[in-house]
Amino acid sequence: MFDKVLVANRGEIAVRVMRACEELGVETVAVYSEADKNAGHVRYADEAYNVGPARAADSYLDQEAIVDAAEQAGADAIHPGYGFLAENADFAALVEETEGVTWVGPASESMEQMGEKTKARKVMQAADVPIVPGTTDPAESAEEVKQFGEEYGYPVAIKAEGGGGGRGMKVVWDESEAEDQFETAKREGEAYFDNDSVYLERYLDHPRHIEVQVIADHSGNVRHLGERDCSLQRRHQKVIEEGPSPALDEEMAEEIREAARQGVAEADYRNAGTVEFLVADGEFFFLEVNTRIQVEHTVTEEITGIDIVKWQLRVAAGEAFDFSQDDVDIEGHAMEFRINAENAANDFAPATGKLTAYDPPGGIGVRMDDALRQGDTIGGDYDSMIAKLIVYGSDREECIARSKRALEEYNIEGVTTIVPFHRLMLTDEQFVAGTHTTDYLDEELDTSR
Ligand SMILES: Nc1ncc2cc(-c3cccc4ccccc34)c(N3CC[C@@H](N)C3)nc2n1
Ligand SMILES: [Ca+2]
Repeated sequence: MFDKVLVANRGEIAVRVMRACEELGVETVAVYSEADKNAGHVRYADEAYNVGPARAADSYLDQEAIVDAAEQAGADAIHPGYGFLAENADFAALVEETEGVTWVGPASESMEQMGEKTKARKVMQAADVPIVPGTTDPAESAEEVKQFGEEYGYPVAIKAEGGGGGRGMKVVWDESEAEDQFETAKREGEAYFDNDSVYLERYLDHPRHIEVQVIADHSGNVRHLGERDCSLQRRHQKVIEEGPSPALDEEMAEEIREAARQGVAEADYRNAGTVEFLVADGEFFFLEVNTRIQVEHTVTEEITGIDIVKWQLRVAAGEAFDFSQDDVDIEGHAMEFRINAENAANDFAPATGKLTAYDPPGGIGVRMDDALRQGDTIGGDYDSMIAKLIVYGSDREECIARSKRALEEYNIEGVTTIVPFHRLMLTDEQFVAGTHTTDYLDEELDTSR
């Protein structure tokens, strides 16, 4: 096991990783920007290094500054968290090439491979994992889009090879839109992802978004840790995640979990990852692989009792799993509420302020992942998510009741958050029934649509 780990992140995920380190007897190093010099993750760490000014590009994204801090501190590993450099294959390669510092994540080649969506689709196809019907090579012309539309029918999704998350997708509703949308998709691909390559997929209407947590050690053992349902999204931003999925019966859940495990085994993948699927009309289709720990990994930890971050560290240090796939038990139900400093009444506009009161909930089945205390200032330099409330219940009904109680107890003053929105969601008929799809919130909220 490592002696000292540098966490190249901030906020709740930095504290989350440091907690895993503490439990493993590993010393922790924080990096911080000027704006974060009094931040919670700096307070928590054994030592801290300033890596630059507030702007993320000059601090948390400054690869050399972070590696320098690791070398100054004598850290023998770097954990990237999520966001920032977590899926940057170049940074992973820089750390791999840095003597004496281990990258806590997949090999940079795997990150490269899964970052190119058509390569990821080819790997999954080779493992007999159903992929969204479409091409596994780039489309070269609008003519191809039209032929695809003829063969598969409309709507057609044109996707950026380097895209993913909420970005890089154009929908062609009929042939007349093919030319414009193809040109736009290529132009935006070049602009946003420095890669103008695009591929085609049949656009699935009103899908659910279900993802499977996987982790692989360096001895070829691959485990799935069950699925998470992330269908409640707003403009491609997840709002509430849960597990297991209320939309899958036991049989389909087993199938999708096994498919993810097979796909990752085929890819010679190591460390933690998430295999994303779309589910529509009783079928599931591979979408993409995320080569990082995700915000919502906590849901899986609560229903399996497995500390995923600790296993990331153990795997990176060369340890093999001490549990089999059969040892992975999924018990009960968990939900994660993203606590964003946003004003839901004002189109979720980001909010800033000083926490004049901060009283998080507690009690049985309630987990708070944050790096906050009363008196902290919430600025606008970074992502609006300031905390995560994760609730566990013996079933989905108890989880919802307990979530209502926890959200009632949660008192935050001095900055506007979406806690009131979460309280409302727990009384929403579709959400409570678990029948919502990924379009639900956008259709509900953007009545202008
Ligand atoms: N062929 C096909 N059909 C329907 C799709 C619908 C979406 C989608 C669209 C809007 C919100 C979403 C939320 C979660 C998951 C997917 C979506 C989608 N996404 C959104 C971003 C990226 N992760 C892929 N791809 C799709 N692909
Ligand atoms: Ca190295």
